[in-house]
Amino acid sequence: MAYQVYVDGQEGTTGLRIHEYLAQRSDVELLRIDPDKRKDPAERARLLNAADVAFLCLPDAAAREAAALVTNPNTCLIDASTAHRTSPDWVFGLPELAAGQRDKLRKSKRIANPGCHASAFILLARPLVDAGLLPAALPVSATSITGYSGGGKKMIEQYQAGGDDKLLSPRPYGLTLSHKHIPEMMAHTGLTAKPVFLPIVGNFYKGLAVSLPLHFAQLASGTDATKIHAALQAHYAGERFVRVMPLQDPATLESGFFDVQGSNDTNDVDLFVFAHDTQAVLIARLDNLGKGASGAAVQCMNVHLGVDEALGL
Ligand SMILES: NC(=O)C1=CN([C@@H]2O[C@H](COP(=O)(O)OP(=O)(O)OC[C@H]3O[C@@H](n4cnc5c(N)ncnc54)[C@H](OP(=O)(O)O)[C@@H]3O)[C@@H](O)[C@H]2O)C=CC1
Ligand SMILES: CC(=O)N[C@@H](CCC(=O)OP(=O)(O)O)C(=O)O
Repeated sequence: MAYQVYVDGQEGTTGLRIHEYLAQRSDVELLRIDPDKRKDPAERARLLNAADVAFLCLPDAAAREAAALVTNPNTCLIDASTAHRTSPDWVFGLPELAAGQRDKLRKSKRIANPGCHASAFILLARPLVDAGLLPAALPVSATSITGYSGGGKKMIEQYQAGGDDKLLSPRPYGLTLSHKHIPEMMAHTGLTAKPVFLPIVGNFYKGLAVSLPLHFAQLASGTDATKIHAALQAHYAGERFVRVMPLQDPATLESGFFDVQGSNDTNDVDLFVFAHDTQAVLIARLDNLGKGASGAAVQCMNVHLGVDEALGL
């Protein structure tokens, strides 16, 4: 029998993309809400409780409300929002995080998927903390360049309406230095000092790259680019969706420039190490609607159900 799957927030950017991934699958039957009732709590509760797997593609408050509507112990919730990412009752939806994460995802009925910026940052930093190269107490800084679809329907409409010259150039934001992904970046890397995190949204639909600059003098004694690269390779050996690119491979640069959109339309995260003398810049690149959101959610469903992790991706 096919798995019953419901997407709460089916008309949103992340929800629509999950529907696209699942539409072709014969092992999944999609439960759809009547569009007129898509914000009706009683109808949402009926479908959430009828589902084997329900994706929450909603603003944080609505995701919390949806979680409270579930009484069926068999319903597995996979939440794309920020609501539950550091909650001890939810498992973080990043299978590649550490050994044992897939086992936790298989056993849990509550999965909180990472934010798009956070996925990229955590996948760079966690292996270095685990390997003892990046001291957990080091205050690091990171920037992220992202396409505007990361801002959901409202931001997409704003950019696609045209006519506003201010949207033509890249726009740094999060300048209160308290972006909502910082708690999960710390919780799932083990970093104890709050990072300075600067996201920048650009006039392109999708694609995201987080840069993490490092001075070797601030890292464990003897750390260099080769050791950093080797630690990433060891951590992600055998992973299908995390690719560690050759150490400062010039083929990844076009005339000296990095292509932020180069992982689009995949569920991949590509990790790069560029180094010179005593410094390095690490970059993680992904499709914010793929591994940054909807692809990651489908991957977690696959892990939870025990089917091929790459099914439909
Ligand atoms: N876009 C991205 O790259 C990523 C997004 N996320 C997160 O995923 C979640 C969804 O994001 P995204 O798809 O981009 O957002 P969108 O704004 O595109 O979609 C959200 C959808 O939820 C609907 N909605 C709002 N309130 C309710 C409610 N009470 N009941 C039912 N439906 C409701 C909205 O309805 P209406 O159409 O009427 O507005 C909308 O269709 C968010 O928490 C976001 O932060 C996570 C990772 C990346
Ligand atoms: C361009 C843009 O606004 N991007 C969003 C992140 C999108 C994302 O990862 O979603 P969550 O809200 O689920 O964390 C932001 O920086 O807030």
